[in-house]
Amino acid sequence: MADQYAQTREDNRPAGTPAIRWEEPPEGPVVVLLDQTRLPAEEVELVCTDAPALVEAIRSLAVRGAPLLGIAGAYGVALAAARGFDVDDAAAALSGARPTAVNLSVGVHRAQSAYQSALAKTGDARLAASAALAAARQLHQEDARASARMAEHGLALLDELLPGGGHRVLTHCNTGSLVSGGEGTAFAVALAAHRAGRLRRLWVDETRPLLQGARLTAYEAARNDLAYTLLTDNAAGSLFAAGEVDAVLVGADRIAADGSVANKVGSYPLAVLARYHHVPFIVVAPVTTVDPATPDGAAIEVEQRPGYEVTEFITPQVPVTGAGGGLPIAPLGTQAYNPAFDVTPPELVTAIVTEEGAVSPVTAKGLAELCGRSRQATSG
Ligand SMILES: CSC[C@H]1O[C@H](OP(=O)(O)O)[C@H](O)[C@@H]1O
Repeated sequence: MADQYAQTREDNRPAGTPAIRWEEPPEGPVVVLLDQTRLPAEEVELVCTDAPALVEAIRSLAVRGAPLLGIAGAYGVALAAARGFDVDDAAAALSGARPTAVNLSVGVHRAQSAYQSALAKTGDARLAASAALAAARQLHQEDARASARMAEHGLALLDELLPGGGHRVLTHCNTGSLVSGGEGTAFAVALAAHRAGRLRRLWVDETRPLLQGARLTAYEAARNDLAYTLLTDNAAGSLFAAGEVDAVLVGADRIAADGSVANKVGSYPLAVLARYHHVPFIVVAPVTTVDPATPDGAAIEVEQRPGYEVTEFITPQVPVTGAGGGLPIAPLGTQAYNPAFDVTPPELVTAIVTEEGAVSPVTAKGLAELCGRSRQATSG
């Protein structure tokens, strides 16, 4: 498997560098990914030469975050087509790499359908490969535009809910440019508040066990000069109790038709705390994260990840002897419960913000109307 990682190279990543890009060097097309497992200590790029390499990168969270998974899945299909591999096999492998973020299968399907319809029309595999790449690029651009519009709608909602500015926002996991074709989802709202001079504090949950908050959100907050403070996940309750949180902003990996929200594990307890302390709990996600085919929260498949992510402290800078290559922090043989996500019921969600606007309260009807506008527009 390691062979498919053609090479990695050190980079100091200028602001605005995308977390994923397509390149066409003389030796053949590649998908270049910023390896998020190496951040924040190292900015290392992975050069993927085929779909198995992308599947591995998705499974290891080298590339992660619902919208970016969709973009990566689409580029993976385009890569298979461009290099003459079986497109349907690649699509199946990419879609199955992680189960919860619906964006992944949406992105794969977009590129695969483009390939199949172009092949049926022209009989030319090269033209079909170009169609798959065009679909991936279109999804990438759409997501960048969606990110900007979510930031606008999200900031307007914060200002409406919290008159007087100086928002103190708590966020969980990582939802910035590392999960997006643009500046992200929930983090993009915090960034917009910062640029408007209305972000007083960004409270950053470290987000055990893979520390997307401590490693990635802190990295993005620092790069954007936000006033941020890192906290352990179990310290969030005391912040609410101290009246230090004005709003919670989180992303989503899948939103069911009834408005149930699957997001990084630890999001549901934040929603309960927010409700108890009368703090808005706002979910920010593109329409591609809303899945009308999933009726409710119980129907969402929550990814269960390896126990060693809990029983070991894993960082590539300290390769140690644990099963996961980390530093064992629990006795050998300790069993661990490690769901990657949890599900928040719609009644605990103050609002869902997409590129089409906000829905509050969260109802199946309101969500369908909000998403319908966008789906009509993209279906033409
Ligand atoms: C807005 S997508 C970001 C979303 O994805 C994260 O999960 P993971 O790091 O496992 O890909 C987390 O749920 C974030 O909210």
